[in-house]
Amino acid sequence: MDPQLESVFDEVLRRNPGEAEFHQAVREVFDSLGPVLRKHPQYVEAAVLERICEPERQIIFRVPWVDDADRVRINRAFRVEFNSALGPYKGGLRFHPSVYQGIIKFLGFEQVFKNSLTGMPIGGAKGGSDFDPRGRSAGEVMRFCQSFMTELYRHIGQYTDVPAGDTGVGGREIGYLFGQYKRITNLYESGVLTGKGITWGGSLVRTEATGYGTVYFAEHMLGTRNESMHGQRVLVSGSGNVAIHAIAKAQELGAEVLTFSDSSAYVIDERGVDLDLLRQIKEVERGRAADYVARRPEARLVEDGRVWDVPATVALPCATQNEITKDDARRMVGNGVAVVAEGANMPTTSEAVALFQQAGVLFGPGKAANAGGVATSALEMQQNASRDSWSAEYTEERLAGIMEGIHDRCLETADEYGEPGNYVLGANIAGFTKVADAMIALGVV
Ligand SMILES: NC(=O)C1=CN([C@@H]2O[C@H](COP(=O)(O)OP(=O)(O)OC[C@H]3O[C@@H](n4cnc5c(N)ncnc54)[C@H](O)[C@@H]3O)[C@@H](O)[C@H]2O)C=CC1
Ligand SMILES: O=C(O)CCC(=O)C(=O)O
Repeated sequence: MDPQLESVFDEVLRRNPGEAEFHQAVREVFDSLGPVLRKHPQYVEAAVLERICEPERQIIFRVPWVDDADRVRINRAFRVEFNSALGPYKGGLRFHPSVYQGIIKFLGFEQVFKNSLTGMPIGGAKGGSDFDPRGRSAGEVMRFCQSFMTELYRHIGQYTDVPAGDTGVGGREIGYLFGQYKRITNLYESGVLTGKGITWGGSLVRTEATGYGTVYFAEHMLGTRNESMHGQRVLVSGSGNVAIHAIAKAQELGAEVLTFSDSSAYVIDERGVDLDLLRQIKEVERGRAADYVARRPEARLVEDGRVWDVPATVALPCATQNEITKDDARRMVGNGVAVVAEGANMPTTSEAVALFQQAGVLFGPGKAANAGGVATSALEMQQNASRDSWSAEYTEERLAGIMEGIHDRCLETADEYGEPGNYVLGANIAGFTKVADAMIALGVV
């Protein structure tokens, strides 16, 4: 790392102890920025690096709620409003027991650059809670969401901060959150949350957008080698919102999707994942991977292995952070993986990214490859602002155009900085410079 960046990074470590994921996300961006600082000394003079690593505002609050057995429960919740140079804070909410400040800060930091890459006027934020929705009744989830919003409402707004979903927060939870916001404020402020239902201010294609966008991005990556998704053997991890829609789009483009996973196991289905069955189990029954195999005996459940062991040509990690380790990456390269596009946020460890790049694997980082979700959230905000509702065809066309733009911007920037084909460098520099220029223009604020 460049010495100037190193000293700012040391300060990040000192000020944010114990937040390993946040450190990792900052290091990955800083590793790309050396040549930018040499070309643009104004970023150093204006202390942009120091400022960009320090969230503008961090909110931590208690969420008390009552479970079905009448027991009082307490969770901790966060909203990290990281950077608003380009627009109102924007980013999802994650409900998962692993959530703590370091996870939300890593996600918020990534979101700043991702949102910048989309070309839309949105700043970066993230929030969530250590609430575990697994095994909770719909009533419990609703009471939790209502209590969560009873504090969050005072910090958000269509011109301030616009949350959305992420792991553990889908359409059902956004509904409960929006209902409580509306009740407390007496405002039908559609633009305060995205990922809403279609009949109450949501956008067509938002649910599908992250997974679809990731596959569009992979298709463009393959295009640089005169290939396409058609006929590729594809590994997908996860079986949530992003994974399901990545599988759908990959299959639509003629790929063979061989796997999916959840935190209990992975499934290999050599005949191609049966998407209708998967959706029934995950979206309707909220079941586990084993339930799929029970109804599709030709598929195999693997409880003690890695989804990345399966020979394939394209990998779409869509579950969670750091799910591809260096050992996984080595096996994937050996097994023929030539393209990796991250549907999840930071699913690949830094060592694994380096290994892929050294091996000539095309590697699309999440802040570029999965930006279709938040980009379509920004399209939802546009529709809300104009009280309009667009067709699925038009919205998907916009999404496809945005993904192509992000892909091309990454490659052009990588070329400009002398590292052709390096999507990581291209995404980091293109995302950073736009935010940095806006921060300088806005003065020391
Ligand atoms: N929902 C969205 O629009 C966006 C989501 N993302 C990222 O995509 C990833 C997945 O998010 P969603 O699909 O929305 O969440 P989700 O809650 O719908 O699904 C998460 C999936 O990951 C699986 N999972 C979690 N931990 C796992 C583990 N240790 N091993 C295997 N599987 C595991 C869960 O079983 C579930 O299938 C996250 O990293 C999220 O930050 C990124 C951009 C936008
Ligand atoms: O749609 C949004 O605002 C948030 C999406 C998100 O959380 C992400 O891109 O990781």
